[in-house]
Amino acid sequence: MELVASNKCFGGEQKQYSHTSSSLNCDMRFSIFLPPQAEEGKVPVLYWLSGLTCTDENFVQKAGAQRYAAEAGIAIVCPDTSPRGEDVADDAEGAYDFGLGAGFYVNATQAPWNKHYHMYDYITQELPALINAEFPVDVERQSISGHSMGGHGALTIALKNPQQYKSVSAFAPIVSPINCPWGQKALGGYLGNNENAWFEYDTCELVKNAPVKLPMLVDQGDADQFLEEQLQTQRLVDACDQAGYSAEINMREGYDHSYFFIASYIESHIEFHRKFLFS
Ligand SMILES: N[C@@H](CCC(=O)N[C@@H](CS)C(=O)NCC(=O)O)C(=O)O
Repeated sequence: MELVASNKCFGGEQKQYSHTSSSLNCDMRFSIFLPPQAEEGKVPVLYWLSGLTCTDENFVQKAGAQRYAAEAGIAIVCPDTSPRGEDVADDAEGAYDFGLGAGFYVNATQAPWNKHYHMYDYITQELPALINAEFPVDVERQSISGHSMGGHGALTIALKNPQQYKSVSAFAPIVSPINCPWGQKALGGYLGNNENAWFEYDTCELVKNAPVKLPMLVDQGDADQFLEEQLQTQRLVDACDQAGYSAEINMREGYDHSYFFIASYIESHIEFHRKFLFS
């Protein structure tokens, strides 16, 4: 692991590292915010998964989360959104919604994607093992959040691994990739035509059979340009109603899909996770 950048921030440290990932078979970068409390002992940790086109840096630079994480005493880990490097396959037309910057947090089974695109294993196993070994974080106290494609990642990963997380939240998540163009392109490409495999990565399908109903918070802007075609939040409201899953799902008037929306509500998401990470 190599330190790329380090900046003091709200009494803590915002750091960026590179390392060689065995699950992704390439070099990766991630960012970590360590609150001031990490100097005294182990702190709980929030994983943040970003959306299409992002790297580990978008959230770090635009969400304004450090002030609240420093106050709460929570570390925040931001991974990249796909494997990276010259030999990593990308969308044939270089589209923003598939390939580089668009790993969708799945384990690809189809060539050529299955050589590097194992973001699910990276986020659920390899990265937490590295973080737990190298930083003063408490393995027993992890939560997960994300935006858009990363909201899909956070929700599916938490629903599939409820023992690993205390709580889950999302901003403007893709709630049912099997039912929207972004999701159908990604799942079809990474997993092939076997739609049973797609169900494993669909939040609305996973909610139906959730063995444990982890605390869940979702915020969605009603002026989000992707709401109707891609995000379809009402599907999650309906799936939760049918499953008796009491998630908090808020429609926020006038907010769009951008980091201005995330910055406006990040404090409430950190407060939500704080309750469960410190209970
Ligand atoms: N049409 C947009 C779609 C991508 C997009 O909106 N990405 C969101 C996540 S789904 C984002 O966070 N972008 C980076 C940023 O705003 O910093 C583009 O071409 O960049």
